[in-house]
Amino acid sequence: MMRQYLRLKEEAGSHLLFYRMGDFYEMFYEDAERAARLLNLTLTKRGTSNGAPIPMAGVPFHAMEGYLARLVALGESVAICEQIGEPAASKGPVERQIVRIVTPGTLTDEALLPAKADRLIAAAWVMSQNRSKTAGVAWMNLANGDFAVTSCDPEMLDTELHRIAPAELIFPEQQPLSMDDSTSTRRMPAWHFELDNAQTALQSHFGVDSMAGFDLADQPACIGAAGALLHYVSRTQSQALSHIQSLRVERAGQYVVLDPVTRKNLEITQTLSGEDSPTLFSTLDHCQTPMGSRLLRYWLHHPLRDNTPVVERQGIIQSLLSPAAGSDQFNAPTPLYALRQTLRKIPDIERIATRVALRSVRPRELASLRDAMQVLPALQQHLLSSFQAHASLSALAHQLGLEDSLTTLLQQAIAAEPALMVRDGGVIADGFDDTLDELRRLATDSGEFLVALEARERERTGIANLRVEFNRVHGFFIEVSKGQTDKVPDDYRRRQTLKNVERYITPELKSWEDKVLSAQDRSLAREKLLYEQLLDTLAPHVTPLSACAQALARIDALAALAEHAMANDWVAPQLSENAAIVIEQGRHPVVEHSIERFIANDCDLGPDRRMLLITGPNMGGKSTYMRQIALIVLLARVGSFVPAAQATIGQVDRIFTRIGAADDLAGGRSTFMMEMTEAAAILAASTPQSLVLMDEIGRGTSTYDGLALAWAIAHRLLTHNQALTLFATHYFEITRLPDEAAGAVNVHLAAAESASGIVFLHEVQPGPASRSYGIQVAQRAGIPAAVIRHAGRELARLESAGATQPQLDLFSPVEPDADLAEALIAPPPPTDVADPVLTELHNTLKQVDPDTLTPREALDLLYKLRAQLS
Ligand SMILES: Nc1ncnc2c1ncn2[C@@H]1O[C@H](COP(=O)(O)OP(=O)(O)OP(=O)(O)O)[C@@H](O)[C@H]1O
Repeated sequence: MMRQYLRLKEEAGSHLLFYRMGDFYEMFYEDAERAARLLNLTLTKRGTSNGAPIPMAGVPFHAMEGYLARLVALGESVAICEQIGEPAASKGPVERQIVRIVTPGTLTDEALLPAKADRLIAAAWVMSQNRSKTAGVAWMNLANGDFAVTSCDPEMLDTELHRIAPAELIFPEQQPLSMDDSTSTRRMPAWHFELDNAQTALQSHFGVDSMAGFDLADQPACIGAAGALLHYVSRTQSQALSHIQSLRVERAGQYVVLDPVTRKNLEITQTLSGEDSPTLFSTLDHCQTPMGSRLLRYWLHHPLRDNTPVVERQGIIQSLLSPAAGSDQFNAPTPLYALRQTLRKIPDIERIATRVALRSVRPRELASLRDAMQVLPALQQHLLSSFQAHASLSALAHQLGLEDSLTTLLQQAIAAEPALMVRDGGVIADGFDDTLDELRRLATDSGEFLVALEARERERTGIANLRVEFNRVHGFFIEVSKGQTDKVPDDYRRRQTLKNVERYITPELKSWEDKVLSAQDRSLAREKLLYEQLLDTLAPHVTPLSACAQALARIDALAALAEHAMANDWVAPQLSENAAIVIEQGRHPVVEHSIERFIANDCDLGPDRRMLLITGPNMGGKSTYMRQIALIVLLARVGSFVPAAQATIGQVDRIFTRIGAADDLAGGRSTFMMEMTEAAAILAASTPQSLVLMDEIGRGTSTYDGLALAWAIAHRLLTHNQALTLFATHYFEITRLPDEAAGAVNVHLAAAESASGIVFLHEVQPGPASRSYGIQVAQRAGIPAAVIRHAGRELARLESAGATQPQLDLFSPVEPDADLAEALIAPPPPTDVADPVLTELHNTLKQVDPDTLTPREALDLLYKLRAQLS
């Protein structure tokens, strides 16, 4: 057996091998040790190898899915090896085979997949050609059959991989590549990626002689990545990947580019602290089906550059919000409400279709598909008649039409409430197959026979309370109470002895039992066969089912956006071809829900107003304002309505953000280094069509260095890159930029001081802020009063020493002057030491640290000073 195990383990390579033995999947050697550690299993031993015991750990087969889910979540892959041969028929170990490999990126089981997110697998290959390098990326969503490729500059590979966000990434040995921990990586021999091999793999899968029809002629890097990916994924599945029917080519420039930092900063699907909510996605996800949620998540990460598809989505949302003329608008439910209620009844048809293709669909999934198909015609009718007509909405409605024969087949074939697994029986409906019906009757209709047998045996033996019974463990038996056993005839064979009764079997009962049990076995086998045949019949329906699922996902995602727009007073933005962002009364789509009174603000960026220099107190709302503009732009490019009274959003090629500061300790970069790396990327790549968010650049270093850098970066963005820029800063000096370069405008977040402290108005007003309020904000944050007083005195000293305006370092001339620097470190002005009384007072005071005095000590000191004067 161990020889067989080692052969299979070699085949499994670095994947953990689940080796089926009876009711367990066992692991041996390092696999056992690794799995025991990861899954907290007991490590036992079985036999020895070279005198040393062989470590073993196992999981029960019925609990396999739970363990698999845990391993996959930890980035592990598992090769599952089943017994293929009949144990009774085989000499030596039963024949076994690896039937599939479960890896983080190739999941299709319902239990292992997250409902509202896709699990993709990708392959990346950087190819050198004619002295230049191109990166090819291919990715596949095995759960819905999507297979796509794109190519990019190797410098953009990281950004592209973050956009695609695969759960698993394969790449050639020797190619350097780093991904964050959420992606499990696997290296493959480089020859898998080589053009000839890759092309052969693709051509044989798609059954074509050349790749000409795939628009990939000029993209060898894409072919390499796609071929290697297909090869890898095919190996993991026991079935042909028949649902992977095409290869989509994504061309650069289709989407608004969001680099990894920006995706993070905008909290699209994950908060900065790594939570799932509150994010843009969690706020908007009113989808009723998992398919809709997944599509919405995808859309939010893929804002579109071309206006046409964006306008189309907007149009459908508008139509969903506009009941058809003649429909009753005053009585609830609205057509949108009714639509969403119906969508709620639809299961995950997208994944069911895939599992039909992979022949792993469960009976209950087919039952839920059958039930959904009865709802679809009414849903289609509702879409066509209850909303204002829109060509694209009608097209989606028509995509929902499935053949009646499919509905009829499922209705006739699948039991009303089928068992979980085919092996349990009770899956195929009565009346679907005569043979099965007959076997079932034989297996279950033993009632009459048993009643007759009982009567006969009572008569024959004279035992009045003799009973014929059945239980799952012992099968059929005749039960006689202990006091009557002397009347039992010779042909009774004892089956079981209990405290008060004996149980027997007779030849007649035994042959009945054999017949019934064999009927049960045969009926189960028949069901299995019928189920397999049903899967064959369903195979041609996979493509229309997938198309129907795609339409449902779109309808659901757009209905969710419509619902959110209606409930929160969002409007359809105008889309223009120019680079411009004009927003009236804009709000932050997520923060507006967490604040009772969110203050709306305008934004006007365009060819003549390329940069807003945003000043204002800490906590004034600068970051919120900048993020809300970026999110409104993103929503507009996704096709959603936006949180504003009115908005015009033009062409945007990229959104960049340089917000906040976090050390990249793992990457070995300090806060300041991170800040500058991000700024360098922005200066290198932003264009007049880019939206750039810069929050407090330069604050990670000394005041003058920071100020100088911030000034130069802002100047460069304005005059060279000409990007549409939101530049928040605490360096008030930078508010002079509009005097030097056209296109920059000052705005500030207003605050007012009241008797009880600072009041944030959160209102964006023209012009620069007049002061910083840092100490007031610190006071509100709970800094001890003594420290605040101390800071106040320091501030007054600095101001009087260095400048006529407040916050001298910020309002000082651009050229940092020596006096100012001296003032920052100068000691207090000397006192008049000629007067001995004053000298004594001076000395006493010098020793005092007011911040450490209690009120009582301070009072005592005051008396002492008075006394010294008199
Ligand atoms: N428009 C608004 N209406 C109401 N409350 C707001 C608004 N904008 C921001 N806030 C509130 O003010 C808080 C601070 O906002 P934000 O972090 O944007 O300030 P900031 O000026 O960037 O501060 P800092 O300079 O310290 O980073 C937010 O947590 C939010 O609660």
